[in-house]
Amino acid sequence: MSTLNASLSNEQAQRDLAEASAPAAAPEKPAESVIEYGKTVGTPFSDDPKFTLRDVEVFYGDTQAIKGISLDIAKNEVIAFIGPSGCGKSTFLRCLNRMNDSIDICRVKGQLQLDGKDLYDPKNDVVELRARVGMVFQKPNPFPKSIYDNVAYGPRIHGLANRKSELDDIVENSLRKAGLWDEVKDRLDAPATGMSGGQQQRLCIARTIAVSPEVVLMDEPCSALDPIATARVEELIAELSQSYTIIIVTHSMQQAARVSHRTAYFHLGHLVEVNETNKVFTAPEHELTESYITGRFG
Ligand SMILES: Nc1ncnc2c1ncn2[C@@H]1O[C@H](COP(=O)(O)OP(=O)(O)OP(=O)(O)O)[C@@H](O)[C@H]1O
Repeated sequence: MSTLNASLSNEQAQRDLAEASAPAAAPEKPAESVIEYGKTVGTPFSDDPKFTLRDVEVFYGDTQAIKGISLDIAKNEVIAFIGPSGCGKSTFLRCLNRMNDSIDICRVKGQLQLDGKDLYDPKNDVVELRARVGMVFQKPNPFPKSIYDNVAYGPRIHGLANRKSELDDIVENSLRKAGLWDEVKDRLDAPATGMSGGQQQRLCIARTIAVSPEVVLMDEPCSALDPIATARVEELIAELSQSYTIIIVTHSMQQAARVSHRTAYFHLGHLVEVNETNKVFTAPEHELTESYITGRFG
């Protein structure tokens, strides 16, 4: 396993270096001239959607960050959101568990459904929604508590365990699923902040899955991790995809190619293309996708 990790990391380090040093020439035409508002090429829809998203627009004050996006996200798929900085990936991701609600100037319009029900129904309990649609952030953010209490926190507030033994089982299972149990089983009472960055991120994943979510949103979950910890989290995404719908924002095209079934390419707030990941990286349909993946901008 460690040899595999090391070679994955090496390969990734070399690719990231090549990506970083690729020439960044401007695209030939202004991007807006080749984007049609509300139109996405490829396969944005699904017969078995978990999320049904139609004509979604997001505004920060008067500035429109998301421009008429329609997309289905299928049950148990891993979909990657890619695109240049500031194109709206995180904004769109945060619509899916209403994290944008906490930003005063942010307004979300359009139809957003989870299992056919309106996500933005004012009657919805947002705390309950965020247990169903969990989130892992860019920077590992464990609570200043013990390893055990970090994982037990969600199940406690959602009343998922009646007895200490039930809570112990949830904590152990979540840490096992996050691939962390063997590393921490003898120090569950130690502070989480004493773990390595990669362990902290896997702890945050364990904390998210401890409340049995249906969907896990990941916003650049590996950007603060070294290549070995990144490879470990990517292996974990592959394992978790058996049970959860996973939506991952990433700046690494190699990561999108390694972990996702479909890839969605965003540009200036538009969703330009969605296709099978392999197609996006070998035969993209839209000229902007092609420019981005060949390093002409981004
Ligand atoms: N809290 C906010 N208030 C005002 N504008 C915001 C806020 N968050 C994001 N924006 C703006 O919305 C647009 C989309 O930003 P967003 O962070 O969603 O893009 P992104 O594709 O995730 O970028 P990056 O890859 O750099 O993280 C940008 O123009 C950004 O400046």
